Amino acid sequence: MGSTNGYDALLVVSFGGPEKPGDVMPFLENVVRGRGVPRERLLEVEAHYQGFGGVSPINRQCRDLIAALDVDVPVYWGNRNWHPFLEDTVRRMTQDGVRKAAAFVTAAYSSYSSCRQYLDDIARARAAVPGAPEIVKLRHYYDHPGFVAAMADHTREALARLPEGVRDDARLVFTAHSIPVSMARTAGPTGGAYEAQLRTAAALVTEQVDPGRSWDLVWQSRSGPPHVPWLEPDVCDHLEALHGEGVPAAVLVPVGFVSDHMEVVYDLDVEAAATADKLGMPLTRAATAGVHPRFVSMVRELLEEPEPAPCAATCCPAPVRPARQE
Ligand SMILES: CC1=C(CCC(=O)O)c2cc3nc(cc4[nH]c(cc5[nH]c(cc1n2)c(C)c5CCC(=O)O)c(CCC(=O)O)c4C)C(CCC(=O)O)=C3C
Ligand SMILES: [Fe+2]
Repeated sequence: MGSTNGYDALLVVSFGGPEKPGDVMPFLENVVRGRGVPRERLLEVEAHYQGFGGVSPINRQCRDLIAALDVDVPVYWGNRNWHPFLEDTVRRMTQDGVRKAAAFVTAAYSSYSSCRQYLDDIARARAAVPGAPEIVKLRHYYDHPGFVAAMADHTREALARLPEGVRDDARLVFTAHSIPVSMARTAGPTGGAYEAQLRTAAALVTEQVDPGRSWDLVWQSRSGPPHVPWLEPDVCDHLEALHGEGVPAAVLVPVGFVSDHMEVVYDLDVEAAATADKLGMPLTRAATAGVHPRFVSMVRELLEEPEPAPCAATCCPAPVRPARQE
């Protein structure tokens, strides 16, 4: 077995998604177990998945990324919510004699949902498998030049797809998954890291695309019960506001996601596109980082960095969920 920087394997850790109609409800039950997501919201999201034949784009994206990776160690893949489940993968790694793996998580930012929950998933999988390898989560990469270059290229392409007459005044609208305001407050070592990191990434991308161009950061894919505050404004409301201010066009840049997910292909490409259509506002969407060559080479670069310091135990704490039932 080869080795890079003391790692004898790379483990890609992702969210997971359904691959056929019958997978959708069991997948959704895994996602929301004990999390107080209302039934109506779940059925709505189920319809989004079924509208795409019960197939989420996320697994294909993981397979494509893994196929594109150029690393000197064997690559494994395990998910939080659907096959291949992390625990099954950790069992296979153990059988294969892996001693110390680096984990590349397909989420770039700090928050409970995008960082701590993956650390917990890894810890739970290791605890279930006697002799499991050490697993070191690679650092956050939202500001890595590889991620930024990929998003900048894709943003330029999306700008070029706008009609020429509105291109110069088009707004860059960066989007990320909304999270509860309480989760945003406690994200990272001192709080607020999710939003701060997203703003950093958006500024870095804009700097490469067209320094000085106006940009905004807004939110999408709100979940949870209606009385719990989540980050706002929602992308569709924001497009209406921009239109009202006379902004002639916009480019959506899903900087909060590293590949196409249902949130991107439905919430942006269907819902936000319909809003823009209704407004008569030209709108294009930048591709996600996906298998952009600079994003792919970033993974190798992360693997070759000195081993990152682990997150403090107090970083990105689990939300307190009063209505929790398990
Ligand atoms: C920050 C964040 C990311 C980005 C970081 C990362 O990538 O991990 C992310 C990614 C994703 N979220 C996904 C899917 C879902 N998220 C849900 C619900 C929730 N997301 C939350 C946050 C995030 N989610 C939160 C706070 C909830 C409320 C429930 C809870 O507190 O946990 C629900 C329940 C139904 C609903 O939407 O209400 C679904 C189905 C998929 C798969 C998509 C596909 O299949 O292509 C992906 C990649
Ligand atoms: Fe989510």
